Amino acid sequence: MKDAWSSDEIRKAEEPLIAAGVPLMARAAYALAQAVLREVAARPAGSRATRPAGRPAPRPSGVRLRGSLSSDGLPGTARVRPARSAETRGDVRGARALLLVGPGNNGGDTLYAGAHLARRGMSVTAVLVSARAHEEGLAAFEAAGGHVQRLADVRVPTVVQWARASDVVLDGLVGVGARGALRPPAGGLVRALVEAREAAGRRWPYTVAVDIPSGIGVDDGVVPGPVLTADRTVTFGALKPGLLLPPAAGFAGTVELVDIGFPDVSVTDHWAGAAQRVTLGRHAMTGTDTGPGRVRRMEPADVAALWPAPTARDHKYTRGVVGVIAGTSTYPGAAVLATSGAVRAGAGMVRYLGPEDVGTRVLLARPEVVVAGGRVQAWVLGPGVPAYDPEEGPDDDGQARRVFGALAAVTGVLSEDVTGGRMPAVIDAGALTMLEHRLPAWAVLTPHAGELAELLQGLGHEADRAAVEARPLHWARTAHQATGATVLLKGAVTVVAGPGGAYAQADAPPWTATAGAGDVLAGILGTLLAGRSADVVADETLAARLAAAAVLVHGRAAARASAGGPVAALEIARAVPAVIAELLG
Ligand SMILES: NC(=O)C1=CN([C@@H]2O[C@H](COP(=O)(O)OP(=O)(O)OC[C@H]3O[C@@H](n4cnc5c(N)ncnc54)[C@H](O)[C@@H]3O)[C@@H](O)[C@H]2O)[C@@H](O)CC1
Ligand SMILES: Nc1ncnc2c1ncn2[C@@H]1O[C@H](COP(=O)(O)OP(=O)(O)O)[C@@H](O)[C@H]1O
Ligand SMILES: [K+]
Repeated sequence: MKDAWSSDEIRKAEEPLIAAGVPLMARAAYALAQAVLREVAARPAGSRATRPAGRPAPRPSGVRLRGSLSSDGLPGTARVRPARSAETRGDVRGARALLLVGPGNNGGDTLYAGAHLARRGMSVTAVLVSARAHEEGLAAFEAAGGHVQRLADVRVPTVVQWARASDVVLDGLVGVGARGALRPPAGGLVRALVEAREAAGRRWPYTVAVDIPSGIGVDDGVVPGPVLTADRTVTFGALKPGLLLPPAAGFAGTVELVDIGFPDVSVTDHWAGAAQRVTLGRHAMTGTDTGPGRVRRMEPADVAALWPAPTARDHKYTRGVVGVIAGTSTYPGAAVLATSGAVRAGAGMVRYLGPEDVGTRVLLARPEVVVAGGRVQAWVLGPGVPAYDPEEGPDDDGQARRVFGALAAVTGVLSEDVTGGRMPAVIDAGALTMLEHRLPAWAVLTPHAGELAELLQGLGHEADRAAVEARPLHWARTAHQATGATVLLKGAVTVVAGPGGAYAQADAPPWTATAGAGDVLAGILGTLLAGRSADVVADETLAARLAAAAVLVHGRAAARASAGGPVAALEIARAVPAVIAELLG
């Protein structure tokens, strides 16, 4: 599990360590410098923006150079914690780094890191955007031979030019102390750099964000103004929610977590996308003790621990029966896709309820499906069912009536009549327009941004699709609080909000954005809810975890089916068994 801490939690974790004299900033700066050195050393010398050996570095005009190369000014670097903290080897002499330095400790990290780079022979220029800068950091930087410029003394286009001529740019404008969009002059500088980066394409220098890409919402992942996209973010102590959440996560590049000694974080490792694992300490597998602002990301091992794998004592009914009410004669495909997702995810049995002709098509695709009513342990409601308009009434082969009946069972209103007990449900597409009662957490709403906007508008909120996409976590949480249900908001990064906290899953390739992919997800989640039906009703936090698990499996199945190319929704369902086998193996 990747576990992102809110900025308040970060501060609380730092306080006792700072009081005890633990050199947090020195550790952070050392690890940051190592990340930069690794990257620069790995580049062929010919590709660097270096001058020919032996020639002095051309310096921006007005640069002051003070101190001697031998001075240190960094206490405690020998005790740096990251496991891979051995000095990075390789010749980096003459390579150029440009530091964008803000007024706070984020700028301090950057200046100390710049001192390391300068001592290794790099030509390092720091642009101070504010009249204030971290004093000791600045002194150490200058003592190591770094060049200092104040933004007030130069023109923004000049700084952009320096950036273009650099091998590495370090974004140390703001960290967890950031509030809102970057203000001038930092905002103007970053806007100009963003434009230059877009124009430069691949010729832009390697960009490293210090702790976070400056300008993102640390705790909520919003992007309220200009942000320089990083190739790598080196983050300290713990992940921050903005590094996992959309849309900010898209600016972070590869995220590297550095252990600077927070007591809760027992082991850290470097990770890149979904390729490598991070193990965080006692919060790793607990599931329910998320702090108020925590955001987490499931990993394969977490999903394996949740998956209702059958034992020798099981039979089809103990494994969970999924009831699917999906599709109409006009939109039969969703019924095939949702039932296929459920079957492929390993349901004990899948029942289909709907018009006869659609049932026939379902059977042609999946002869395992039972096209008849009966007991179920979880519902999948709404894929391919049109939105319900109370003024016009249903026009849908009776599917709306069936959905209303099943929803009553989910909320417990008609439980004995309809199915014999409260039960979890996936509520998707058309069923999202049929909600009349407050829902339990074991009801999982699965809207995309447009559908969530409509739901929110129905609840009296002014939110259109663009607003939801700009603040996915906020609106998913709002919908959870307003309806009581667990909310799974689909997208490139899918956000889940429920009583146990929030999850942000980024498992699927962009090819997954194809019609019907969401229907398959609904089926997979239905199987998970059915397999753990009693647990989900007993533990109000479980539905969110199962929802995140379904998203991971769906995303990995999409990646497997895609293999880098286009993917059809039914192929995602087809790839699910192999993904589950791999997770459980
Ligand atoms: N406290 C510590 O001992 C440690 C702090 N660390 C670093 O320190 C950072 C936090 O430092 P600070 O609390 O000093 O805060 P930051 O350096 O993140 O930012 C605060 C400064 O930025 C300005 N600012 C805030 N929002 C702004 C905006 N939208 N536009 C322009 N300027 C804005 C504030 O006025 C303030 O001067 C972390 O992100 C991390 O990089 C690390 O060195 C680890 C140890
Ligand atoms: N850019 C993207 N990258 C990865 N996955 C995406 C992207 N956009 C959408 N998805 C995923 O594709 C699926 C689309 O579902 P949905 O919008 O409900 O389509 P449908 O209703 O046609 O099935 C969801 O699982 C969503 O998370
Ligand atoms: K930063």
